[in-house]
Amino acid sequence: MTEQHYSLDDIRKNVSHIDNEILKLLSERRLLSLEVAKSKIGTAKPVRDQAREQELLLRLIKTGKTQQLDALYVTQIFHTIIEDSVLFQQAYLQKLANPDSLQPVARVSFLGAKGSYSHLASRNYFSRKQTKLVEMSCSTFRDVLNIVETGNADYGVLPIENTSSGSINEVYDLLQHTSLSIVGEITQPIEHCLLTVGDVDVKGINTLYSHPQPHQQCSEYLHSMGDITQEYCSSTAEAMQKVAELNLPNVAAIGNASSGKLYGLTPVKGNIANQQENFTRFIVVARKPVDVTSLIPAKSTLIMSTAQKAGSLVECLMVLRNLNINMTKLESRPVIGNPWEEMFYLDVEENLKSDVMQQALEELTRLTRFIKVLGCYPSENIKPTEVEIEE
Ligand SMILES: C=C(O[C@@H]1C=C(C(=O)O)C=C[C@H]1O)C(=O)O
Repeated sequence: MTEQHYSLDDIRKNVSHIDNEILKLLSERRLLSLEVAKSKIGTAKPVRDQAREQELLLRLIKTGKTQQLDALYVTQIFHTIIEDSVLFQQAYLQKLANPDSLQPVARVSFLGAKGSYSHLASRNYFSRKQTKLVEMSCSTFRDVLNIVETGNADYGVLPIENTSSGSINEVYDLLQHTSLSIVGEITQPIEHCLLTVGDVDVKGINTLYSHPQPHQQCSEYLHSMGDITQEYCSSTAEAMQKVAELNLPNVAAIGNASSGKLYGLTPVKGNIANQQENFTRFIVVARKPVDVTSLIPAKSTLIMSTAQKAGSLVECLMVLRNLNINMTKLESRPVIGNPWEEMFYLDVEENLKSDVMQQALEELTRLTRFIKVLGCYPSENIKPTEVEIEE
């Protein structure tokens, strides 16, 4: 019997057909997850059900094995699918809980021009929110807030902490005085590269443009480059623009590879951050606070200043401990104009409306000189459900 040979074109047509079928099925699955969300409203069941995820993953790994698909591959694909399903349900339920909040068109302000990390985070945050974005670039964090405060934008997206360089103090300080509320958060992977005009030799680079944050996050690699001049810009996007304009082989920008493409730049060296896992958490602010449905995990952010006596902060933290409230972040910042006085910022994994949180606020109000809730928002950090993969 002669073996039938197909042309490359024919084979690719078949692959494309299968890819389209996969997309159709993914879209159908997404719609089913909406039905699941609706049924959960009736039964008041939380969106996330890790026992169900565990059972589903184990079954798929087993079935995949019978079709020569390895366990890690199946697990990775379904972690992504489940994450989308959970976030899609959360976005749907949040929209129901806050009918006036998300308009069909939302004006969002962020730092930097197209391609800045804040711009990427803004797009990611709104990607499941079924709203059209009007993107408004700003050149300072102060402007990002101002434009929302004055009603010229609906949302502002601001970086708050990075896994390599830590807290972004300027943003914390601005939050002390804003009238805006935190309504959301998103964690964005930050993949820094050296970007140049054309494929130049890294050894010839002696001038680097970027925002101070990436300079800090890549300090170890920059140190290994020897004698280089570091030039600061107001955003990574401005740095990329500048490098493209200069058009010189000895000059590079630090930025994201896909954003570099927007400016015609080539990535000549990737993975240059001090920590391989480099992420930035961004907050989303708006003029009106949002309600978080009890079906999804919520976070609340508070600021407070304690009495200046021994043990004041400990007393406050004991309130959280006694009510079993998990604190995910504690930051302190000086109060401008009051030397040696500190303002504390706390993130807790609790819904503002919950009984324990209301009790905590009552007790904290008694123990502090000043306390303010900056916002309560859905936690969008979906940790994948782990499964034991047998060999
Ligand atoms: C769709 C559901 O909601 C969530 C998403 C799941 C999924 O996408 O398979 C599974 C469990 C839940 O965490 C569900 O509960 O069935």
